[in-house]
Amino acid sequence: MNEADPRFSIVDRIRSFKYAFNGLKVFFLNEHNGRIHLVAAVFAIALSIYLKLSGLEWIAILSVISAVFVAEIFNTSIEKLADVASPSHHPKIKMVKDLAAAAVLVAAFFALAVGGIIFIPKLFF
Ligand SMILES: Nc1ncnc2c1ncn2[C@@H]1O[C@H](COP(=O)(O)OP(=O)(O)OP(=O)(O)O)[C@@H](O)[C@H]1O
Repeated sequence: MNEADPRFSIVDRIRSFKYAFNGLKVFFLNEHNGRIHLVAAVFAIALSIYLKLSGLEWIAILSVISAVFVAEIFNTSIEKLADVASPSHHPKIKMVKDLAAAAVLVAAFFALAVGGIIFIPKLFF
């Protein structure tokens, strides 16, 4: 698309969606971490349905699931970019990749915490 073109184009918008859905396809089909997160998300949603969560509990669970997916998709994207920018070992690339991985770790940690707070009392007490 021409960046200077101010006209709204429904065709361009649809094309953007197509690229974004292709990104999701790549993430879930090619990336092991994508599949692991998908399985975990399906499990958490199934458990939430089974335990009949309240509206606010659903919002908390869906928010942390989405945070993990977003972090992992950005992490994967940054890894691919870094591999092209610097195929050989580089200390800055190590820092960039480790930071991106840290984002996933933080999101996953808080997802586990929120899941624990919501599910453990309903399952065991
Ligand atoms: N080009 C590089 N230069 C410096 N360090 C690198 C480089 N590539 C990878 N590393 C180091 O190795 C770690 C793992 O990198 P890699 O790209 O294999 O990610 P990964 O987490 O193993 O990938 P995946 O998420 O696909 O399992 C990085 O976090 C970084 O510390």
